[in-house]
This record gives sequence, C-alpha cells and structure tokens, in this order.
Amino acid sequence: MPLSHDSRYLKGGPVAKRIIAAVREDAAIAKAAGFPPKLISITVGDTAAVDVYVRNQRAKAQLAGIDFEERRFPATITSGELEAAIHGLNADPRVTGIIIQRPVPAHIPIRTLQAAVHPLKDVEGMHPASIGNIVYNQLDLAPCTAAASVELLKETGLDLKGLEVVIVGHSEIVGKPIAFLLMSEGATVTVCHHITRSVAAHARRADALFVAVGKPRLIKADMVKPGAAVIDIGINSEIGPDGSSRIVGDVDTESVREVASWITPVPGGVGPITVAILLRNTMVALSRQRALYEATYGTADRLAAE
Ligand SMILES: Nc1nc(=O)c2c([nH]1)NC[C@@H]1CN(c3ccc(C(=O)N[C@@H](CCC(=O)O)C(=O)O)cc3)C=[N+]21
Repeated sequence: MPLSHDSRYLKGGPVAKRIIAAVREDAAIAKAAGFPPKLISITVGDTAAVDVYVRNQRAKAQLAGIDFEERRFPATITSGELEAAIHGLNADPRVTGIIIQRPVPAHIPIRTLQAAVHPLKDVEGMHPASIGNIVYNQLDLAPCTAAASVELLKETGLDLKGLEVVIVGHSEIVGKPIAFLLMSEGATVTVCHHITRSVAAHARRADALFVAVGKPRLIKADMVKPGAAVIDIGINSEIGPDGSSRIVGDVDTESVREVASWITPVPGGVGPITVAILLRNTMVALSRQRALYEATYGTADRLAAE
C-alpha cells in the first residue's frame, strides 16, 4: 500500500499528551503527600521563541497540576542580581524546579547562571554536575529539547542499535546531549557544526537526521537519504507570504517529505514534547527532593509537620 503523505509526519502531540497524563497522576499523588510541585521560569529580556515556550509551559503545567510562576527580568539586570534571585529560589522549599530561558543578554554569562541553580532543582539538567550524568548514561533527567527529539525518533520504531545518526548543530543544550543520549542507545553518531566541510555529505548518510541550527530551510531534499527519519528541532520566526509572523524549522519540509520516511512538522513536532519533558523533569526533581527529605526527617507528611 502506498504511504499517504500525511503518514510521514511524526507528530509530537500524542506523545506529549501521554507524558502529561502520567505527570498529572504523579503530581496529584505528590500533592496529596504534602509535596506540591512548583516550577519557576526565569526570562531575561525579550525573545520570540522564548515567549512561545513559556506560554506553552504555563498552559501545560496547569493541565498537569503543577504550579507555574514566571519571573521576568529586564535585559539591563546584572549577573549578580540574577544569581541572587536564583539563590533565593534555591533556598525556598516551596520551589521544586527552576528553568532559565535561553538566550540571555550577551553581558550575562549563561554558564554562571546555570551553575547557580541547585542541582536538585535543575529541571533542565544544564548544571555542569547534571549534564555530566548524561556522559555516565544516567539519563532520567536530560535537557528537555534533546530528550524530546530522541523520544520522537523512538516513535518511528527504528532500532537505535547501530543506527547511523547525524546531528547538525552542536549546542550544549541540544546537539551535544542528543549525541550522548543516542550513544547510550547504541547508535553510531556523527555531529556536524559550522566547521564541518560537507554537511550535505554527512547528512546524506544518515538513517536519522537531527537538525538544530536555527536556519530556515537549511536541509533540502538532496541532503536526505531516501527512507530516513528527519527530526527538525529549529524554531525560527518568519514573516509569511500574507505578512503575518509564523514559526518554521530548519528543514525544507515540503521537499524533504518526498524523500524521507518520517519528518517532524514545525510547529507540532518536537516542541510539544519539549514542554511535556520539562514537566516530567520537574517530577523527577521532586522525587529526588522527597527522597532526600524523607532520608533526613522520616516519611512524615510534610504539611502536617510544618
Ligand atoms: N533554557 C532553555 N531551554 C529550552 O528548551 C529553550 C530555551 N531555553 N529557549 C527557547 C527555546 C525554544 N523552545 C521551545 C520549546 C517548545 C516550543 C513549543 O511548544 N512549540 C509548539 C507550539 C508552537 C506555537 O504555539 O505556536 C510547537 O512547536 O508545536 C517552542 C519553543 C525551547 N527552548
């Protein structure tokens, strides 16, 4: 039977729904035990892709029964002031998780901020101690976009063992963690970046191609192996033909879908799963905090004890 074109799309919605339903159950149980989950988002300045992300975080957190609070800071804030705010959140027992939306303004060193988040509250796994766990194959809390992309690839049913994977983009929050996640699954991984001589030559060899560079339509049909799975992680704002703003990925979806067996749409692909994983990570962080709390104080109901 010929494949209908729509069946080539790997949609994130159903996967996200599944994850959020599980988080919702988990959150209700934790709440009843006196450990209500609460997620804090920190935004510095203004970025369109961040606005979309935070809007969806708020909506899905509410659906899952996780408290959500956004802290917005002006682009003129100093790094010291932000660190002080993060330390305050670290010390607040009501706060389960902290996510620092990227990018931050150039005068603020993002690594210092990420390292200021207490590792037990680090719901993105970007603290240097957290990201190190990925190298050691401890994968239960990984950077959300990376984990979401791998989750979507698994939806194809492809056997990851020995799969030829090419990742275009080597950022510390997406490309690099995807490489480690897939290595631990037994895939053979190639990572391309701006110094790579022929991205096309590498990309054409891939059974699974991940793209996260922020360049609309970078990946064309002639760069994709017939039958491959293409995971488009780009989030680019563009002005459409009708003059309104829209989001497109890094893949020329119209042409590539004629060649690939699976392709993730943008929007509607990796994005929704990213949000769901952030909520799941919040519950992982909470369970680690509970384990520590219970080891220290016993299993008494926390609210009753206060
Ligand atoms: N520390 C940090 N971690 C991130 O993971 C991170 C970040 N900073 N900064 C911004 C980018 C962007 N990003 C998105 C995630 C989900 C959607 C998303 O939910 N998109 C939906 C909805 C689109 C819509 O509502 O229009 C979709 O693609 O279908 C979008 C964008 C995460 N990022």
